[in-house]
Amino acid sequence: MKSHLPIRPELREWILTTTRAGHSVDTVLKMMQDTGYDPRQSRGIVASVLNMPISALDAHTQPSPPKNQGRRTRHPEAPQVVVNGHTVHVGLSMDSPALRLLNDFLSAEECDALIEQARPRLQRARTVDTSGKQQLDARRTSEGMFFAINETPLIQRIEQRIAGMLSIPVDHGEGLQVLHYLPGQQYEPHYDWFNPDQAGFAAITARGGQRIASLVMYLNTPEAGGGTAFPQVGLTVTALRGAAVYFAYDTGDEASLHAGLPVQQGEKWIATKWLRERPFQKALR
Ligand SMILES: O=C(O)CCC(=O)C(=O)O
Ligand SMILES: [Fe+2]
Repeated sequence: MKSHLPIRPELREWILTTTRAGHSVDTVLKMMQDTGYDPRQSRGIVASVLNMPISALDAHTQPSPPKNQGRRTRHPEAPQVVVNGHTVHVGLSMDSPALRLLNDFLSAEECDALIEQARPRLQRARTVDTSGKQQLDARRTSEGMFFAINETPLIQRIEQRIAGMLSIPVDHGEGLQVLHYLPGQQYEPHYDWFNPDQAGFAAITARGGQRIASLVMYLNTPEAGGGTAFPQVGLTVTALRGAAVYFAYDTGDEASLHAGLPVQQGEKWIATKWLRERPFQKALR
């Protein structure tokens, strides 16, 4: 079906720039649907602007998930993703677990500013217990703090970058957490998703549903140690300032087991963003 509606020049320009920047047709269609375009109409428009038959477009389009299913992140595609003028390089892609190594996710200035904004507010890091309450945990010996969503212009910029890169609204994110590890401190192997068989699962997921993906951003480069290990697949990601590791687990993938390895020398600073399948934040818009 051809679109009979005139296509606004700004929309035409946006479709061309977005696809030239490396985003897939599927992503463009999803973004249009998110801003209110009817799926059939947007397919007609995109096919016309890119001068391709609608049938060719079908090959790029994944079926939309059933309505009651929560949202999933879009895995960044190599070689790079451009979000709000910032280029993120995809340095490694893995299928199981779904994982991407993202170089240049944060600039050196952004890393330093995040550390300075977090430093005065650090407290011993906590984990979530079975009733949904935060608790001290011997498995996690670092110090940490949470930023509120949108708390500062810097936090807002980073949250928008994450949302754009992963094609998920900002309100699906938990507040950005900053963690600080000293020599000997670590985060023992764990899953970021919540176990449905665990008592308290309903309480933990009452708001926002299950976690679906994590982004761990490295704010400095420890002198030795401190990488993020994925023991099921024998992978260790080096903690390098400005880089990030993204991994998705679609409400529970055992291959996503991971650990913050002990820092051997120097210190380690990270910022973590956990994403939920449903909106976790209230009154964001
Ligand atoms: O410290 C790390 O490298 C991993 C951190 C982590 O697993 C988390 O914050 O959930
Ligand atoms: Fe984790």
